Amino acid sequence: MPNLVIDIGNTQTKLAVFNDQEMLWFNHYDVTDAGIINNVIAEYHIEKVIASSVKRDQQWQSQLHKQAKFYQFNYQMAKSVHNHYRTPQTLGLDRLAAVAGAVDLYPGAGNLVIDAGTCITYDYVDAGKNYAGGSISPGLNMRYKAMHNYTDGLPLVNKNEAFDNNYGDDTVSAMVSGVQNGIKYEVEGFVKSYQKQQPNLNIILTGGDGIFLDTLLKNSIFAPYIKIEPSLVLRGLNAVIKEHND
Ligand SMILES: Nc1ncnc2c1ncn2[C@@H]1O[C@H](COP(=O)(O)OP(=O)(O)O)[C@@H](O)[C@H]1O
Ligand SMILES: CC(C)(COP(=O)(O)O)[C@@H](O)C(=O)NCCC(=O)O
Repeated sequence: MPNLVIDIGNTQTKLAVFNDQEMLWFNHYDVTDAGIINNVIAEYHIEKVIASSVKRDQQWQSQLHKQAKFYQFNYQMAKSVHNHYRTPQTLGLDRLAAVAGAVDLYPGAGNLVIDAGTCITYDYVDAGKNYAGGSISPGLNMRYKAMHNYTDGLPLVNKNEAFDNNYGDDTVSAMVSGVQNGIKYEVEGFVKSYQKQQPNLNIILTGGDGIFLDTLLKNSIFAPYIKIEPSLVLRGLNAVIKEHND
């Protein structure tokens, strides 16, 4: 029977129905709506639901109908990952799920997961499934919002076309240059540093801005190593729930 997988990020809630490895249905929402979840559970005759959240508000759970077995993802459930994070209980569950997804899709490889969502996170898991941590930096929109919110003179920019010039020649293009080139150089720097440890590194891009990040990196020397997995967190949660039968 199919399972429902829920990934609640800081910007969007993503839902997917999986039958084994196959994704039967996907959608994303600005809010977490128990009514929508109840409908999906009924329509797809869902057996198990797994939910990962980076938010504290879990109110929506009280309105769930109990037709399916419900699992709240926590750091002890990702048994395929040897988690060496010093504070595993504070590790973002989306980061852990993405690492579980990388291990499931590319076992035996060194994987660098770059999740471009509200924040950009960098998480490396080695070929022996050891995960020791990574980095968190501001996401694409957050960079524009921060410059607007913390200055008097900078407008709110929302530019999602790739900017090919190095330098801007007016306020908006200078901001776009700073944000887009800043992210590009940041990614290239992290990749270079991880490639020293693992020359055949898989670079996996995911998150709402993952495809945009891929366009920013199209001319980079790392392009041949890049894999795009828009649903890596959901796939990781699906791998976890498949193992749970208690
Ligand atoms: N339809 C969309 N709605 C909202 N954000 C979107 C959409 N498509 C792309 N994005 C981009 O994706 C980012 C959110 O990515 P996502 O991985 O869902 O974030 P999170 O996991 O932090 O909620 C937004 O900051 C935005 O830049
Ligand atoms: C770093 C994050 C804010 C990223 O969240 P996202 O951008 O995917 O919404 C989230 O994984 C989180 O709240 N982490 C907790 C701190 C940690 O990972 O150590």
